[in-house]
Amino acid sequence: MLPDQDGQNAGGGGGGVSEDPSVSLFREYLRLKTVHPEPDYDAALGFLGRISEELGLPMKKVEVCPGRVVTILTWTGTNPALKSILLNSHTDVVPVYQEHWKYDAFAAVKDAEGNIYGRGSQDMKSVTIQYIEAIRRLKAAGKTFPRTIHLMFVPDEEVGGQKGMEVFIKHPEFHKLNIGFALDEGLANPTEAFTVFYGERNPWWVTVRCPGSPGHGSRFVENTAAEKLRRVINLFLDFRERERQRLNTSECFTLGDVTTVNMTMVRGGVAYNVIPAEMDVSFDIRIPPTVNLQEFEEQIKAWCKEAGDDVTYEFAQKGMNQNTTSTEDSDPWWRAFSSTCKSLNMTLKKEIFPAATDSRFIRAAGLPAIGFSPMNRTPILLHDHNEFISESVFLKGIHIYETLIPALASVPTLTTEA
Ligand SMILES: CSCC[C@H](NC(C)=O)C(=O)O
Ligand SMILES: [Zn+2]
Ligand SMILES: [Zn+2]
Repeated sequence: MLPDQDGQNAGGGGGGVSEDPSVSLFREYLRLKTVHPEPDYDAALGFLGRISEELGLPMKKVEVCPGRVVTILTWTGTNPALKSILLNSHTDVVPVYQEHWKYDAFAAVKDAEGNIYGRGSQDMKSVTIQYIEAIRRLKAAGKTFPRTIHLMFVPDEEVGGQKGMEVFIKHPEFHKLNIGFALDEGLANPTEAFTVFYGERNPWWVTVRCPGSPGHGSRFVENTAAEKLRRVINLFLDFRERERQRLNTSECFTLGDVTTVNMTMVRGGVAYNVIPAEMDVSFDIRIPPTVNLQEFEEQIKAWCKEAGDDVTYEFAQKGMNQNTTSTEDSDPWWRAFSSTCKSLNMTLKKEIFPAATDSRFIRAAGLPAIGFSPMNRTPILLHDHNEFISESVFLKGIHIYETLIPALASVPTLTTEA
C-alpha cells in the first residue's frame, strides 16, 4: 500500500477506513514549518487560534521578544483560587537532513504500518495535540475540575529558550497563571515502560583558551598553544572515559546519572607554517543534579592550571539550578500522577533528563515539573532522521492524558492553599 499523504482516508493498514480526526489534526500540525532557523511561528499562532475557538477556551498571547509569542489557552476550574495545572509544549522543531529521510519531513506521511513520519512527531508536536485532544474530549463529556488548566505553547525551546520560556517565567503574566504543577516533554521508551523525568542535568558549555608562544612552523618552539591544548583535551577526555566506565559498569545508572563531556569545537591557527598564538577548545558538559557544582568548577580550574601557563576558561552556558521534582508518595502531585498511571497498568521508569528542556526554567522557579511524553514501544528518535510515532501509540497517549489531567486538576486543596 502507498503511504498516505493527504490524511483524508488514511492507509495505516486499513485502506478506506476514515482517519481519526485527532490523527488528522496531528498530521496537519506536523506540516507547519516551525523549523529552525526561521520557524513559521505565524502558522502555529493561526493554528492555535483555531483550536482556541474549537475548544471554546480563551487564548492569551504574550510577545516575550520581537516575533516570539507565548500562547496560553485556559480552562478555568470550579475553584480558580487553587493552584493551576500547566500543560506545556514548545512549537518549534529542529532542522532536518532531508536527504536522509524516507519521506518529506514536513509531509506527515503515514505508512502502511500506521507510522507517522515528520519532524516533531516525537519532539513534541504529538504531545501538543494529545493535550488538545484530551481536553476536547473532557469538555465534550461535560467534565469540570476544581483546578484551572493552562495549555501553554512556547517558542524557541530548541535554541535554548532564551527568547521563550526563560523570559516568560519572569513575566508578570506567568505569575498570574498561579501554577502548582507542570507537565512538559520527556522521551520515548522502546520497551513496554514509560519514562518520566523528575530533573535534568545542568548544561555547561565551556571554552578553554590556550595561549602560547608563536613562531616558525619549522622549529621546536617551547610552550606552544598546541601543547597546552593537548593537555586540556587529555584531562577533559580522561574524565569523560571514567564517567563512561561508571555508566557502563553500574546497572542502575542511566545517562542522566553521570557527567558527560564532549569536545565539540576546536579553533586556532592561521597558516601551515605559523605556530599559533592561541588555540581554543570547547566542551559540552552535562552534570547530574547530585554533583557539587562548586567542586566541579574547581576541577576545571585545576585542569586548566595543570595544562600550562595562562590557560583560562569561560562559559557560554552554565546551568546552576539543581532543583528536582518530588517523586515521593507523600507528594500529592506525584501521587496523583503515579497512581493514575498505575490504574492504567503503565510501568514508569523515573530518570534524570540527559539534556535540557524548558522544564529547567519551571523547576528553577520552584515549581514541580514532570517530563513525560507518553510513547512506549517507540525508538528514541528526537532530533534524528526519520522521526516517527505510530498512530496507535499516539492515540493511546490521548487516552492517558484524558485520565491524567482530571486526576491532576482534582488534587485536593493543599495545606499551603487552605
Ligand atoms: C542548553 S540549551 C539547549 C537545549 C537542548 N535541548 C534539547 C532537548 O536538545 C540541549 O540540551 O542541548
Ligand atoms: Zn523538545
Ligand atoms: Zn528537541
